[in-house]
Amino acid sequence: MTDSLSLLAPAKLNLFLHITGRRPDGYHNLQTLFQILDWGDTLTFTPNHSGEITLSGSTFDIAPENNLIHRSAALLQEGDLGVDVHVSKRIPQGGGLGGGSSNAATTLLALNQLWAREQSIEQLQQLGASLGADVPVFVAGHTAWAEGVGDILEAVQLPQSWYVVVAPDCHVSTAEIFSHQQLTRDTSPITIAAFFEGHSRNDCQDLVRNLYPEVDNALKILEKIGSARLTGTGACVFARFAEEAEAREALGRLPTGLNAFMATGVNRSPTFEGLVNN
Ligand SMILES: C[C@@](CO)(OP(=O)(O)O)[C@H](O)COP(=O)(O)OP(=O)(O)OC[C@H]1O[C@@H](n2ccc(N)nc2=O)[C@H](O)[C@@H]1O
Ligand SMILES: Nc1ncnc2c1ncn2[C@@H]1O[C@H](COP(=O)(O)OP(=O)(O)O)[C@@H](O)[C@H]1O
Repeated sequence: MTDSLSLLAPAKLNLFLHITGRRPDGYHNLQTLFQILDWGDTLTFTPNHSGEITLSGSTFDIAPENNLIHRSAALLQEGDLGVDVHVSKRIPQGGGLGGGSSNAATTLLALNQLWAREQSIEQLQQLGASLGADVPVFVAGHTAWAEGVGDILEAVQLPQSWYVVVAPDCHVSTAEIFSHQQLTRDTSPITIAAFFEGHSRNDCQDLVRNLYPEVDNALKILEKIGSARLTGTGACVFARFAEEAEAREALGRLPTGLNAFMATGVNRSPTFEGLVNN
């Protein structure tokens, strides 16, 4: 049991985000379209029989036991199964790109294989949902339309797209935005067809840009080169392009010093390219 497995834990964008209501437990009902990207963190898993879960590489300042990689590994662990996970981070933290959730999902998928735990995708989604609202979509591994609290998923095929993403130098707390008095919480549900006709927005965007000048600034810069929008509760903002060359040219026109990157939208998560039963 010494072979290592390296997997890409991709980022996602919320192409739109409508908040359609608030549930009695305080969580919000949403409609969103999760676009998975061919860009993200790389996690390398080396299993062992020490019974220990260790993390190395870029782990931010998160205490190991709070790291979602550690927490998801612990959910699958039994007996003397152990693993060292090496983390190579690219996804900014608290950026609305789902980095933590994607790391958790990739860990569940990797260890299910390496530790021969034989859990179904549905079982892994259930385990993952206890760690974060966006874990199930990364476990399913499809670009998806989501409803409920983001747990009712329907795979969607999107036309090939390229995205320019700007990461402002700030973290937005999802809990802060969802508990804010000024958040729009009563958007009427739309159909998938209405989204494709252009009837969508991000209900958090006005509030987040008011609270975080860095986000407002990033949106203003990106609005000059395309149709700019916030992903999730932020802080990252993105613009979509139908041609790779257009996106590349737009990226090149951004002011220097801005933390920005370009990524391809994919219908299937790149994590699965490295798994046996994909
Ligand atoms: C809204 C999204 C869209 O992708 O925002 P981002 O976090 O990606 O920006 C996500 O579903 C977020 O997922 P995640 O960041 O995992 O949220 P969680 O840790 O489960 O929840 C953080 C807090 O946000 C609030 N919350 C979250 C999801 C939801 N549907 N309703 C809520 O009210 C709750 O107060 C919760 O305590
Ligand atoms: N392996 C991890 N990678 C990124 N964030 C993590 C990880 N483990 C725990 N977290 C925590 O998860 C939270 C959400 O991070 P992330 O998923 O990147 O942002 P968002 O929810 O905005 O998309 C952060 O507060 C971060 O501290």
